[in-house]
Amino acid sequence: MAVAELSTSYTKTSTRFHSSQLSLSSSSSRFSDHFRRSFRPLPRTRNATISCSVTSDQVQTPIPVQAESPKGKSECYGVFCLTYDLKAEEETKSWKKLINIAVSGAAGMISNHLLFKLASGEVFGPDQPIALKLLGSERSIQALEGVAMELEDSLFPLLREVSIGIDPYEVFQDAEWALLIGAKPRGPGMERADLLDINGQIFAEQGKALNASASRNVKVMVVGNPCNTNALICMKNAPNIPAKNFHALTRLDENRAKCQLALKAGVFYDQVSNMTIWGNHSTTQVPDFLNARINGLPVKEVIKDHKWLEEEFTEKVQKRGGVLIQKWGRSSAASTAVSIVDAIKALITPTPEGDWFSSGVYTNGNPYGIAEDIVFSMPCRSKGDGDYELVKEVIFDDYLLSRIRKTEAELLAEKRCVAHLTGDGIAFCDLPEDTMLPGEM
Ligand SMILES: NC(=O)C1=CN([C@@H]2O[C@H](COP(=O)(O)OP(=O)(O)OC[C@H]3O[C@@H](n4cnc5c(N)ncnc54)[C@H](OP(=O)(O)O)[C@@H]3O)[C@@H](O)[C@H]2O)C=CC1
Ligand SMILES: O=C([O-])CC(=O)C(=O)O
Repeated sequence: MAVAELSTSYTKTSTRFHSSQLSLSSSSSRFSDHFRRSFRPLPRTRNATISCSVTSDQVQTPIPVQAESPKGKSECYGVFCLTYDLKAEEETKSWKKLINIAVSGAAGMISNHLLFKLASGEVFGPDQPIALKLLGSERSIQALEGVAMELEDSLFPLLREVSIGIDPYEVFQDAEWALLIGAKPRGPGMERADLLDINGQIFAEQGKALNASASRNVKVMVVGNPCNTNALICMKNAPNIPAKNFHALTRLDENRAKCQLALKAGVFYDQVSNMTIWGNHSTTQVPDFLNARINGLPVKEVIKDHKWLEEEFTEKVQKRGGVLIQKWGRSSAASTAVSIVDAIKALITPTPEGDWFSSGVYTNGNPYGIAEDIVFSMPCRSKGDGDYELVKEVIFDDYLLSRIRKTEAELLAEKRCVAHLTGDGIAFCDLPEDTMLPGEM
């Protein structure tokens, strides 16, 4: 069947990039580069793959064959339409089993940094092949093709498969990680209640899709704002996935807090540990300087200016995103991507002895007396198995408790506001006046 003929029935709803089901049978990765470059991208085809056998000293002409796409609706694109006869090569024998990583908002700014970190091996390691499953929308599908083309041109050996689509049920199929970044930004004059509703609808749908299609143990990292409540909505719509698997990203706030403490103390930031962000990823978040440490010592013993800690430090961290937007005219995409990497690594590597990390997690039997049934940032530790435990040995004082109560009240109000999306009855929106994202000022 002629490739040109097939290309006419191409649809954009789901395009699967079979880069490297291509596990190349050559004996060197340099050969794989040569091989990929030896073929011009083919026209888009429908339900067709090109297969060929390759040896290290011989490259055969690809033979188009009719092949059932693995998921029925998937489409291949360009060079990724080539399927190779894969004989395990020496180098790939030690590679782990491929993992599926789904990313929403994949044509957005944060993803533009994150995807290349994922594909390079920086996140999951140099022996971990990955498949990227990119979720976009009608409005972004062209851009998403552009993203996929850049991934092609980067020749990442560990990137074995890329697919793009606009249907979350399809894109989330078998996902073991779901990085949910896409969300509508709050526009001028838009009420926060409206934002909660619009983005809540997105996360309710994506929760249902994860429930239906993803791996039963998928780890879900919600980045799109308001991320705590979006994570709660997503989780409530995915009853078959453990609630413990849902995270709202507060690692950026943790990193920002560490940076400010290091700056004040005049130490390098790797000397700051045990940094908890409590509560909401908003301007009520609580960067906890009571339990944090600098060079192993309590922060308050190193930084004697306690007024600075309570006032300037706290506000600086809470509003860092907004100051950055004012300076640059856009939000912090690069450092957010870095913090997503940190947040994933925190779950897949054992937490250093005595330390912990922050993540927005479901309050189900928490030891701190925080209201149950919300997604609240708290101190966590991991054995490196993708799971986490809450840290017990933290102390509280009146200042910390009063701040925690404020961010807790905000999250409870947000929850009431989205009751129609969590199955908790009729929504009632009484958000505190000053409720703001870190980027809003
Ligand atoms: N938790 C955290 O620490 C941080 C969170 N964020 C949040 O991350 C999210 C993404 O940020 P960023 O990548 O910079 O944003 P971008 O605007 O670059 O990308 C956002 C993506 O969201 C998708 N989207 C979904 N629904 C809509 C909609 N109704 N209107 C417009 N776009 C929509 C779009 O993709 P598509 O069309 O494909 O759906 C778009 O590409 C934001 O919600 C932001 O507030 C940002 C920084 C830190
Ligand atoms: O408000 C935003 O979109 C940006 C944000 O979350 C942050 O910088 O922390």
